[in-house]
Amino acid sequence: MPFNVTPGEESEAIGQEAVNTVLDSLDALVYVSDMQTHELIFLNAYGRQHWGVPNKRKCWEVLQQGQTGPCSFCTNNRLLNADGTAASVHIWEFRNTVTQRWYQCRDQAIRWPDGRMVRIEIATDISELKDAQAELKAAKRLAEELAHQDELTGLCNRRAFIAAGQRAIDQAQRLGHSLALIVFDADHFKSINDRHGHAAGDLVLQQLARVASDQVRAGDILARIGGEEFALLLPGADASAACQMAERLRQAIEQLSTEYLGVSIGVTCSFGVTVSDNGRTSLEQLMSQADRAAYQAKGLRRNCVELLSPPAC
Ligand SMILES: Nc1nc2c(ncn2[C@@H]2O[C@H](COP(=O)(O)OP(=O)(O)OP(=O)(O)O)[C@@H](O)[C@H]2O)c(=O)[nH]1
Repeated sequence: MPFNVTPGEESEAIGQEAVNTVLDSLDALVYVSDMQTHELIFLNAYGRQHWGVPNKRKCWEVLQQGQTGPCSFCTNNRLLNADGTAASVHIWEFRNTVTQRWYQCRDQAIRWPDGRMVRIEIATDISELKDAQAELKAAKRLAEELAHQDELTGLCNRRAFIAAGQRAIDQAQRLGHSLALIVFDADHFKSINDRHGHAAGDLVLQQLARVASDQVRAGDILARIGGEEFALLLPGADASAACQMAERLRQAIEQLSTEYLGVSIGVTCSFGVTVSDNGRTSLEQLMSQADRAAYQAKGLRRNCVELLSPPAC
């Protein structure tokens, strides 16, 4: 023991060293800054390793990038009560502008040994957790999309069509608007598969979906509701507008030629159209009536449009 150090002072020095050892061995940022001047008065080894030595600089100069003054997100005002006493701990998440990593920060106002109020922050790197959360969110979004999307064509699937159709019917009913449904079914599709193979059939269905998508307006609901069966719901359309749309689709599909292994494959569709003048017909009734109309079109000559009014309700 040096002559000029009393036993009390020696144990205090050892205590300080022990505290520093603990703080420097933490796998977390610990810093203390003056709440008035923002001077960074303590930074543990983790902090020095990632942000450098404070050298009497302010917290915003050391710990953030591009700051010319205190940070807009500084938490100091949350840490003190109106009477200047320490409020409760504030926990928040932040992506640091220097390391670009995410931290969970635990901020608290404490009284420093010299009497001034300081902020102590303990921040742990939660970047992996954030990445995992983002991946989970993306996977959930994809799963939700896939649950509503037809895998082959990217159109809405039957489930999504029914949900969207029900919403459209509710709205038409509320507003007393008309609403039309077109159901169309590829003609002699089995023979396309038989002649050219299932993969060629898949390609034809994809092209057919693309051509139909090109024709529809925003707000219309196009879906693949079965193997080679599609549906198009037209909110606000009357019988004449729906038949015109069906005819336009029929012609566009008739002109479609799918190239597969050097062979051009043509396809046509039979169209069934039905309309609810006031939105009071149920989706089920509309679908069954449009199916019936499409069936009639098949029975006639295929590659044509048939209109059937729904039963009066
Ligand atoms: N390639 C392919 N074929 C499919 C798919 N879904 C259904 N099909 C085929 O579509 C064909 C439908 O046959 P049918 O119901 O007899 O109807 P069609 O041959 O189109 O005859 P019509 O409807 O009477 O004009 C079947 O051969 C199914 O295997 C699919 O996702 N891909």
